[in-house]
Amino acid sequence: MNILAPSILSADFNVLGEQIQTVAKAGAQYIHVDVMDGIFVPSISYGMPVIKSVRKSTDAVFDVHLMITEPVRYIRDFVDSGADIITVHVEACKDIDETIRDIKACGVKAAVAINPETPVDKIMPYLDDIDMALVMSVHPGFGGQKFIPDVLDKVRIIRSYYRDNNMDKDIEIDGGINFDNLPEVLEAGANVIVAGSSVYRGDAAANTKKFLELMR
Ligand SMILES: O=C(CO)[C@@H](O)[C@H](O)COP(=O)(O)O
Repeated sequence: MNILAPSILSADFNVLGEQIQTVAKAGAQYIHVDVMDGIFVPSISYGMPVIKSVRKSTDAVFDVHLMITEPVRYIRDFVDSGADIITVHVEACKDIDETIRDIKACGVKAAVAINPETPVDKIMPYLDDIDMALVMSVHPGFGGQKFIPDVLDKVRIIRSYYRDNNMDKDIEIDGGINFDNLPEVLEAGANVIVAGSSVYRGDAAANTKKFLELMR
């Protein structure tokens, strides 16, 4: 199943709850929440109190993407704030196995992300254990960047691995996705589409519906 995950990083924070409701009512299944610590990535975004507050605005799945160093320190806090899926970066964890175990022990889905410059081999050992692989298609840290098409090879390799092993798992792609590059992204095998600026720039409800239409 194809899933749209609008990234709130590009939303209007002054009316964040309403912005989330707009895309959820238009059919977005996930709400993508980018947490940045200013260390793993150059920028700082928002954390637990904001997530806890906007959690009340919708029943949609909260897909929390932790761009933070050693996220294992905060798994329980993000689950208590309302995360349904927690993604950690392969580049940010000393012990990925332990981090995945901790996420699952909290009763939520576990995902692992890789940055554009990280070789796909770094995520392969964890594919069996995780619920979703996230392939970054921009350098993490900011919304509105240009899509890096080379990362589609990683999506193809991961999708082949899942197909060859009869695993119907999710592959999420994040960064620079728009109406023009969406077809090649789906064709490569990604099925969870994160889109920030392409959703929230202009009419968020109409953009959400257009994405979902193209993803059918
Ligand atoms: O994690 C990130 C950026 O670090 C992304 O989730 C972006 O927020 C997606 O926004 P667009 O590239 O679609 O504007």
